[in-house]
Amino acid sequence: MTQVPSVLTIAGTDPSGGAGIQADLKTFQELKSYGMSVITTVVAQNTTGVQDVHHLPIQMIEQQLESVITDIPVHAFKTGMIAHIDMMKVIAEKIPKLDAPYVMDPVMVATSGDPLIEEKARLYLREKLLPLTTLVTPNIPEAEYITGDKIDTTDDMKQAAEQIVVNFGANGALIKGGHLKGDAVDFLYDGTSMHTFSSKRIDTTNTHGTGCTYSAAITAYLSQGLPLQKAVEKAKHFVTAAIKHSFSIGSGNGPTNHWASREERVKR
Ligand SMILES: Nc1ncnc2c1ncn2[C@@H]1O[C@H](COP(=O)(O)OP(=O)(O)OP(=O)(O)O)[C@@H](O)[C@H]1O
Ligand SMILES: Cc1ncc(COP(=O)(O)O)c(N)n1
Repeated sequence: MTQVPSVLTIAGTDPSGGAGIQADLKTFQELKSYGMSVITTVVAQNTTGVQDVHHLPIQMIEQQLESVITDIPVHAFKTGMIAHIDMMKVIAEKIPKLDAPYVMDPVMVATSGDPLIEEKARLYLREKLLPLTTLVTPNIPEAEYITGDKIDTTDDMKQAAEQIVVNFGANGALIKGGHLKGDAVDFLYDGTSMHTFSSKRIDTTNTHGTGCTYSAAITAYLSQGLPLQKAVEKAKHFVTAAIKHSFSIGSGNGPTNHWASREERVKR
């Protein structure tokens, strides 16, 4: 009998397949962890933006979590879009039961600019959920929201990473530089030291779901027992290859390619 690490995502959906639960499950599968999902919100969206949302009832989110937790071990988990404070509260209650590394992608706004969570939920995320995380992976606008400080330079990014750990209680913070100019540089502060992950910027607008894919890859590697720094290093290679081989489909920001990175991974 084969034993595989099992990994859970708690997030919203994307019927166009580039972001949210769909991107997470594709990533888990590609990286050979057993993928499971709890849906918070059904989102009608595509490469051009968000057309509609349908939030699931709180008790349904709670029941999905219970159904997974009471049956299958969870070796690592991530959260993505959690639109309402009440959803966050039930998830926060279950986190101690999961007893596994927790990666939070603090999803607030889609690449298209559409807001994905309410203001009260942002505050709860910052005050209550952040201290429960093994790693939080904000992009620049999300890190600016969390710290309240503007980020214009790589020094500002490093400062934000440190602040999110020291002042806001996350165990680790990875600030993603996709929104700055120049190379795509991310900084990880793990509570002790700062680590840099850098790649050449790829000239593309196909970036729908890059944040989801990156955090899902980190979660998959953590479920396999890799230490944090190594998990981020390998996930950075994965997301870079997925952007490099991304699909020009749809009329907006196209999605990344989860499987074309196989060849690149084999080469290393
Ligand atoms: N054009 C690019 N070329 C190479 N790497 C990129 C590019 N854009 C983003 N990245 C990298 O992709 C990862 C995701 O970063 P980004 O800052 O785009 O996150 P995000 O804003 O949460 O993503 P999303 O677009 O899903 O909202 C990071 O490692 C970042 O450095
Ligand atoms: C359900 C869901 N979760 C997260 C994102 C963010 O991804 P992106 O910023 O790449 O659109 C999204 N669009 N939809």
